[in-house]
Order: sequence, then C-alpha cells, then structure tokens
Amino acid sequence: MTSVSPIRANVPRNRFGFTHRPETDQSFENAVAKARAGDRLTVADGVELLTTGTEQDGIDPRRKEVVLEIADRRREEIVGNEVTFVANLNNNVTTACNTGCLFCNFKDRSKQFLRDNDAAHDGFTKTPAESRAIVADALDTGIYEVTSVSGLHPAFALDEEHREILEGNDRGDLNYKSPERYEKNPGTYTAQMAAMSVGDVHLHSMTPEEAYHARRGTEWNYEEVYGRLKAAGLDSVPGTAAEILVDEVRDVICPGKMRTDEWMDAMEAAADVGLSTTATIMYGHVENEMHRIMHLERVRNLQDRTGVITEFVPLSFIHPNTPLYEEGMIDAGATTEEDELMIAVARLFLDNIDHIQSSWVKYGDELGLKMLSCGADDFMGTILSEEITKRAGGGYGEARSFQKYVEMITSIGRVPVERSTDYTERRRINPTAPPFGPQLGPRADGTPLVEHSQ
Ligand SMILES: C[S@@+](CC[C@H](N)C(=O)[O-])C[C@H]1O[C@@H](n2cnc3c(N)ncnc32)[C@H](O)[C@@H]1O
Ligand SMILES: Nc1c(NC[C@H](O)[C@H](O)[C@H](O)CO)[nH]c(=O)[nH]c1=O
Ligand SMILES: N[C@@H](Cc1ccc(O)cc1)C(=O)O
Ligand code: SF4
Repeated sequence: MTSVSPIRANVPRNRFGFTHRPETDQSFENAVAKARAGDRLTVADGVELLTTGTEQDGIDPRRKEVVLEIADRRREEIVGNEVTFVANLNNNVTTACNTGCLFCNFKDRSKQFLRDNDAAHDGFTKTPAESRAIVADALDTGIYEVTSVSGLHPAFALDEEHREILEGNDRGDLNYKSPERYEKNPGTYTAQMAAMSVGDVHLHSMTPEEAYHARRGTEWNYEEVYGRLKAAGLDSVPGTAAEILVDEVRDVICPGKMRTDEWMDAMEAAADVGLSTTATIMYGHVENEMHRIMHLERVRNLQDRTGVITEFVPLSFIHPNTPLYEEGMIDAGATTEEDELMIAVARLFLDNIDHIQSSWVKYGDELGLKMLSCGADDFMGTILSEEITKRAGGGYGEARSFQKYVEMITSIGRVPVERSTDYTERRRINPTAPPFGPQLGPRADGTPLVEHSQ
C-alpha cells in the first residue's frame, strides 16, 4: 500500500503534562480484527482505533475509512436503518452559576443577578410559574419531552426542607444565598420539576452536577435527592456534566466541578431509584485519545452495572467564546476526522449501549448526516430553543422541524422515526405523506411543530 499523508489533529496534546498518554502495546491491525469480530474492546484497542495507530502522529485517512466502515456495519446490525429523533423543547431555568468551568460560556456570575446590582447583564432566571407556562405552550404544539439543564443558582434548594437547612446554616462555603436577595426567585428544584411536569410530558432534567447542588450542606445521599425529584415529576436524567471522566482533565477544565467518582455515584443513584439516563462525553479540548477511551470504558462499566443508559451523546467542544480559548489554552475544537472517529469508536466500544447520537447543534446538518454513516443512529431532537452552544459560539441554529428531519434522513436513504425519550415508543414516518408533525406527545396531533425552513 502506498503511503498517504496523515491528517493533523487540533488538540494540543503535549501542553498539559498529563500522566495518561495515548500509548499502547496493541497494534492497529489487531484492534481492527477484534472490532470486526465484535469482541469486547480493551482500552488499548480503543486507543489504536481512535488514533488510527499510535505508531505515527496524526490520522491516517485510509485507516480511518476502515474504522468508520466497521462502525457503520455494526450500527446496521444493532439498530438497522432507522434514524430516530424526538419532539422536544429545551427549557433551561437559569444561567446563574459560579462553578467557573473553563469550557462554558452559558453561565453568568450570580452576583450580577442580585437586587442591589444595577449593571445590565444577559443572563436569565425563570420562576416555576414561568417555566410551567413555557412548557404548557410547547406541550400544546405537540412535544413529547422537555429537557432542562441550568446553572447552579445560589438560591436553589432541593425543596422546602432543604431551604430551611440552608437558611439555618452559617457556614460560608455552601454557595447559598436567600432568594430574597435576587431579582428573580428560581424557587426549589422540586417546585421547578412539579411546574414543568405539565400533563404527561416527559421531564428530562437534573444532571449529576445539579443533583450535587441539590444536596449541599446535608447528609442526604444521591438516592434521597433523585427519589424526591422523581416524586416531584422527574422522569429521566441527562448524563451531562460528564465532560471527560478522568480527574487530571477535570483538574484543568472544571476544577470546581464534581470528580469522576461522584458523577458515577450520582448516576448509579438515579438508576437505583428507577430513572433512566443518557451519557455524554465533551471532547476536543485539552484531552488526548487515552482520556477519551478511558471515559468510554467508565461509561461502559457504568452501563454494565445499571443498564439504564438509553443513548450516548458525543458533544464536540464549541470553543470560540469560552475561557479555554480566550485564555489561549487551546487553539480550536476537534477536526472533522476526530469527530467521525469519536462517533465510530463510541459505537464499537460501547457494546452495551444501543443508541449513539449525532448532535446537529454541534455538527450542523451536513456533518451531522455524515455521522449517521459512521456509527450514529439518532439525530437528536427539535429542541426549539438552544442557549448553551449558541453562547459558546456555535452557529447551527436552535430548532429543526419534522419536515427538515424527513428531508435530511431520506436524502441518505434511511428511515425517519419519531421516538420517545427512552426509545420504547417509535413511529416510522411515511415520507410521501406530508405534512409532518409529532404524534407521540401527550397532546400531539400531527400538526407541524415549527416552520419548514428550520
Ligand atoms: C452548561 S451545563 C448545564 C448543566 C449543569 N450546570 C452542569 O454542568 O451539569 C451542561 C453541559 O453542557 C456542555 N457544554 C457546556 N459548554 C459547552 C461547550 N462550549 N461546548 C460543548 N458542550 C458544552 C457540558 O458538557 C455541560 O456538562
Ligand atoms: N437535548 C440535546 C441537546 N440540547 C442542547 C443543549 O442545551 C446544548 O446545546 C448542548 O448540547 C450542551 O453541550 N444537545 C445535544 O447535543 N443533544 C441533545 O439530545
Ligand atoms: N440528550 C442528551 C444530550 C444533552 C446534552 C446537553 C444538554 O445540555 C442536554 C442534553 C442528554 O440527555 O444528556
Ligand atoms: S458547565 Fe454547568 S456547572 Fe459548569 S459553569 Fe457551565 S453551567 Fe456552571
């Protein structure tokens, strides 16, 4: 075989002095043989596939095609030709947060939200009543699910009992301030859950990091917290806040956030009280390929223990407005080749998670569609409102209509399918029978959700 020039990757892998390096005793060829045979992959196998061989720098384009093709075939064996998506709304409650993650531009320093601060700011907080009105309107238009993730507002408490504990505490280290001190009161987490549980809408909310905030200053374990949230209306948990589940990476990008073990603990507790979850990886910043595969191994182990992870969502880091980029710690996010390999190796490595999501918020339509032939089978949801990626500098919009989904999915010869959050309800859409609108939501009647241009 004549040699082809390797493609450079963007990530500054040598700058941070990490202990874990993408080095293995495995060969690319052996790893490929195991992937083809469907054997459970080791960390070394995963690193070989993700790097297209560790013996050389950069990505070998021919080897990359081999990995993508094996992953695409595996996708077909496991889930066939259907491409799913969900009719959902994002309703984030507040941007107030002091955790200071260096990859995030969603948050605004919570000081700005205090009543005695006169300076203008772009952040927002919604009361439970405001959240309810927004979800109720969307439910009438046909959504199945509401996803809600928020900053860790200092006035948030889990419930009234938690508020009493926090009010009665004079410890200065609990990141708590009374709601009276703020312009707007987010209420309690359980009040927000109850407010957003309109009709039979599926409520997907409370990341492990939010659950951590909801138990601060108490002895309550995560089972207690998720149990109370479930009783208030929570249906399933977004497995974000995962970022990279290796502490030496967390030390750099989110030193204020929970460590890997605590994230695992919270996710297991959610499963123990009967909630299903998703799992994510946010990649393409300071981490190297060894970190990415260690992350996949930890997610695979978690799924072996819980079995409740319905989908895996690779979130490609959006860099332009983030401290990591502005402070010169990174030069860019992942390249297209790294994105393709991340999806493909997630499909091959995670032999116990059926669905791999291609996120149009992160990849856009063109690359998003390409990912559906690299191992992904789910194409996210309509979401209708998006703030996290937009504020980080992403430019792929805030919504997709059913019409757009049907056009995109049929253009690559696959079958468009509306799904429920946990994939147990699925409805194949006949592409020759417009108009296209949601039918699975509690109040859905097939009327299109948003304008066709999106
Ligand atoms: C913004 S937080 C909101 C929920 C909660 N504060 C938390 O940290 O879990 C949700 C997730 O968005 C993702 N995110 C934030 N900034 C991002 C960026 N610039 N690019 C890609 N994903 C990002 C991270 O994975 C993060 O865990
Ligand atoms: N529901 C999904 C979202 N929601 C959008 C998020 O609010 C945000 O844009 C971001 O993705 C955080 O990194 N995004 C997905 O990528 N996938 C979803 O299923
Ligand atoms: N649907 C995924 C993806 C997601 C990503 C980022 C979010 O902020 C919210 C959701 C989840 O539930 O985890
Ligand atoms: S990722 Fe979440 S915890 Fe971290 S700063 Fe952003 S909103 Fe806050």
